[in-house]
Amino acid sequence: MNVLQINQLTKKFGDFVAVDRLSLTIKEGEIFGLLGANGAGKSTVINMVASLLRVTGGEIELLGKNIAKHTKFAKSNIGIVPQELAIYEDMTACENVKFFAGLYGLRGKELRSRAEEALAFTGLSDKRDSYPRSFSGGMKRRLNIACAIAHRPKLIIMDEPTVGIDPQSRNYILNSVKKLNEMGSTIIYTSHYMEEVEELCTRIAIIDHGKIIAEGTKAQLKAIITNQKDIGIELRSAEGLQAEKLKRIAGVNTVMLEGNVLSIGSDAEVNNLSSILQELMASGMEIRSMAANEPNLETVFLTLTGRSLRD
Ligand SMILES: Nc1ncnc2c1ncn2[C@@H]1O[C@H](COP(=O)(O)OP(=O)(O)OP(=O)(O)O)[C@@H](O)[C@H]1O
Repeated sequence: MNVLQINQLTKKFGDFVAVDRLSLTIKEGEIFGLLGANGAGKSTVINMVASLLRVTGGEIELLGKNIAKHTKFAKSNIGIVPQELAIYEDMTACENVKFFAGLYGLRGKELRSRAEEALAFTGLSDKRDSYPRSFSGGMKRRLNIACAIAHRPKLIIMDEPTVGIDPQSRNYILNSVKKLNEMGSTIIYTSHYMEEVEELCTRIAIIDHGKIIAEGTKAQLKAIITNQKDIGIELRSAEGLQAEKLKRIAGVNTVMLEGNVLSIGSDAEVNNLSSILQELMASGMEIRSMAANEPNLETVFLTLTGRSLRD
């Protein structure tokens, strides 16, 4: 069954096209990753799915029903964990969860028991009567999740839920995503952290300039670049590196530097290693180690867009 079907979705802000005739189908039980650089259009897409933003064009169907026509149905079947924290500092943790569960349509005894359940799920039961202003960033994020899941939505959307939080809360959140999925929710997870998307998601769409430029399982996405080899070179110092010269070597497609580690994407069949090494030595680079890397989603993104996921 399709949980979500998006057809030709478009969003314009004035003349600027943030989402450009984007179509996408998400099936029941998937953890679907939307991967893209800052400003690619991820939040704009999911805010339209969550009816937080008006669409300029196109249609969104949730479980076969058009969300613009079935607003109450959509509200009770979608839970969104927005990128910006949406919790009230002057309400206790429990009051926050009840408030949002109420907005999603829960009432009475059911609302109370589901709120406790959501607090327990996010590890916040002992903080139920505390005010979020005393919480760490990670705890606030978990409360944000509790607010989005108490009404047991069929589709849970998480917009970069691990940005700016401590590693412990990050692991907690990643495990929560897996558990919520095992308990029957379909998940949309947006991130520009390639590692998280690789770990969590069953299917991934790479979005760039408001368009999907590639879509599939991890294996399918990596297969797009099987004709590519990835060379990792650790330098003692990258000072004085001339990336432009490396890019001009035959077969080299991408050159990326993170700290002192250089990643070079090259056509697999071109034997250019000695040219690369000569160029590095000519510009005074001292090589600490070298390795042939497995292509990852970052390489896929870089190959398709010519840019890195993180600026
Ligand atoms: N309200 C708005 N008015 C004008 N432009 C906007 C508005 N909201 C978003 N944009 C623009 O639309 C584009 C897509 O933004 P969006 O927030 O969807 O990207 P994103 O992929 O979620 O990025 P990030 O990872 O930084 O959250 C960006 O260029 C952004 O500046």
